Amino acid sequence: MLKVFKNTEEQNIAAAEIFVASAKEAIDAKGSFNVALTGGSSPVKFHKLLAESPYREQVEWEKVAIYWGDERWVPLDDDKSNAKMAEETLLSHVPIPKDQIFFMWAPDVEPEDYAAEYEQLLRNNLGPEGSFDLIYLGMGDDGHTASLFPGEAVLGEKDKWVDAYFLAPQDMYRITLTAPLINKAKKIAFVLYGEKKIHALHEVLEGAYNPEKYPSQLIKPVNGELEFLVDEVAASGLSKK
Ligand SMILES: O=C(O)[C@H](O)[C@@H](O)[C@H](O)[C@H](O)COP(=O)(O)O
Repeated sequence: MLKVFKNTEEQNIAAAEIFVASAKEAIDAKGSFNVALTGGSSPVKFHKLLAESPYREQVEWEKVAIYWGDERWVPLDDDKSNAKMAEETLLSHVPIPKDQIFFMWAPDVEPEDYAAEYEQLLRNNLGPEGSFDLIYLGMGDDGHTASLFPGEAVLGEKDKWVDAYFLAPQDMYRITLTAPLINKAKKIAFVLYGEKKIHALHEVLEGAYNPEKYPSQLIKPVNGELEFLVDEVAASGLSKK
């Protein structure tokens, strides 16, 4: 479902409210909440909202488990790290037990090997159905999401839940949940705003189906809910709102 907000303040409140509502639903149902965060800059504001009143008090943080949709293969103290951004904007401000934060990077291991380790962790923690309670996603200006980039072999991955590969255009390794795993989630929330997203959002939602070029089109939950939380600027290229 597409939700268009007249400004990013309202959009980020909605993104924070999704976290609170999904956490309550999952914890009431099974005593735990498994959420995958996105990297990039778009989640910064709603992370900070979650770390403050009134949202902070509404989450049973001790029952929350944090994962990532993707990560740049850099140390946790590197400014490019999605984990570093999440630590600074949210995780260091809320009482999540440290052993319930599952970083998608580790020292002294090859990314491909760690992808297999992370997949096993997910199979242990999420169960055979592999269903996250909530996954946040951003959308690149080119229509990528997580580390599912245009033209990359990972777009065709049907079996693995986690994959890692060298992303030549960025001269770095990436590790990412695959589309089949993301699509098992109970709820998926894209969060994007601003004029740089106008073209990609139009192509992803209204263009021809071409996931090799616009990988965000691969995101179609099997049974769960898909929401696009966007501001009016990013939505300004859409014919239907
Ligand atoms: O590791 C990453 O870069 C992200 O996970 C990536 O998929 C991001 O969500 C998009 O590139 C959008 O980034 P912005 O939010 O900065 O536009």
